[in-house]
Amino acid sequence: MAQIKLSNLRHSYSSSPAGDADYALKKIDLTWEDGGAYALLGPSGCGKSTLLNIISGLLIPSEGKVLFDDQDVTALPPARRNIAQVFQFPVIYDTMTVYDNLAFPLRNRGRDEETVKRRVTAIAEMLEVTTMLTTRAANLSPDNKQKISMGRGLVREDVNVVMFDEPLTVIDPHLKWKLRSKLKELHQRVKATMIYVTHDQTEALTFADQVVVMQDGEVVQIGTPVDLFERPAHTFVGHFIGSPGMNVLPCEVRGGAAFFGGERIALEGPVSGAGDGMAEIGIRPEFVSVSKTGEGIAAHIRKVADIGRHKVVEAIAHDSRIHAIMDGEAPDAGDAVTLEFNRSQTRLYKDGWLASSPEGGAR
Ligand SMILES: Nc1ncnc2c1ncn2[C@@H]1O[C@H](COP(=O)(O)OP(=O)(O)OP(=O)(O)O)[C@@H](O)[C@H]1O
Repeated sequence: MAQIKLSNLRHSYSSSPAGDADYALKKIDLTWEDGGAYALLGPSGCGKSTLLNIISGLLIPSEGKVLFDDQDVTALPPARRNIAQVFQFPVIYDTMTVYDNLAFPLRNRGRDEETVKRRVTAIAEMLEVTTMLTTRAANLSPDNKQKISMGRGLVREDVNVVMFDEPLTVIDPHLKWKLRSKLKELHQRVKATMIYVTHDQTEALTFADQVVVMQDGEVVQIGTPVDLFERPAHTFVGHFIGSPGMNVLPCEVRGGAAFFGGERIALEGPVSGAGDGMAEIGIRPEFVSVSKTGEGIAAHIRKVADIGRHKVVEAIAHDSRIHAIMDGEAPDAGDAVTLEFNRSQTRLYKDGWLASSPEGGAR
């Protein structure tokens, strides 16, 4: 396994890029530590596949370098990078048994049959497919086929990185959670550097210790699932992660204080990155309290959705929509209410970027 470093990377599919808009990857500096479980998360078109193809060697970046353990591999073809990839659709040989499918990447590299047996047995046990080893792959269900495909990616001990590209796309929704948690468990046992590419926040947050969030060819935040939830560095991350995402409300900053519809809103701490002028307040629905009698911002309820464990309330205040998540009894549509924001979770954003610090010290 290896540390993978992307240094000053840019990529344009155009032969004569004029400006930033012509770059699928704008400027990426990123280190994937040896043995880490990473997710690369972002909406369609943000550049995830481009980045993956640069790591695997299918694409040579327009600018910058790819380093595996400090060795420059930017110009090396895929076959010389020693990478395992698991794709959206299972890549297995239908006519072979499960055992032979799992053995294939090892035999292909001339491993002796004793090693093949040891690795195949271990991986089959981890994936809970031992009873299927003599079954022909053609007879497997789609999720078992994808499991074997994953096993083929994990069976070699000498790869630099295992990359998963939306591996659960073809899996039935009710089986997805099983494979998701299986993958996490596999990482803990195999300890390989793994990069999991997805546009699905649940998959990313379940699998990864560190999530790299991309938007429009740039990395907007790298952090643990908790970091991304608690302290989004950009309003995009706040929106993209969470259900519903973070509320982003227009505000005016005057003398270090934030005003929403003319009302002063207490922020987590000092404003660190914005002068006077228009900015945005970010507050997650989990930290908005709704009350019929309390203090706070006057609002009215537009909708209440019961989503099982809790209710999602949609309120309108100063012409802005604000979501709140509530347990227990919720008001009804049309009710007049007041909203309070948990101060320590109320952040300021300027031009999309976090511009407030917690009380008692910047983070
Ligand atoms: N071969 C190509 N030629 C020209 N432009 C491309 C090519 N491949 C991708 N792009 C463009 O580069 C940008 C990034 O695309 P990319 O496929 O890397 O995003 P993605 O995040 O992987 O999206 P998806 O999840 O839909 O695969 C997009 O604007 C896309 O249109």
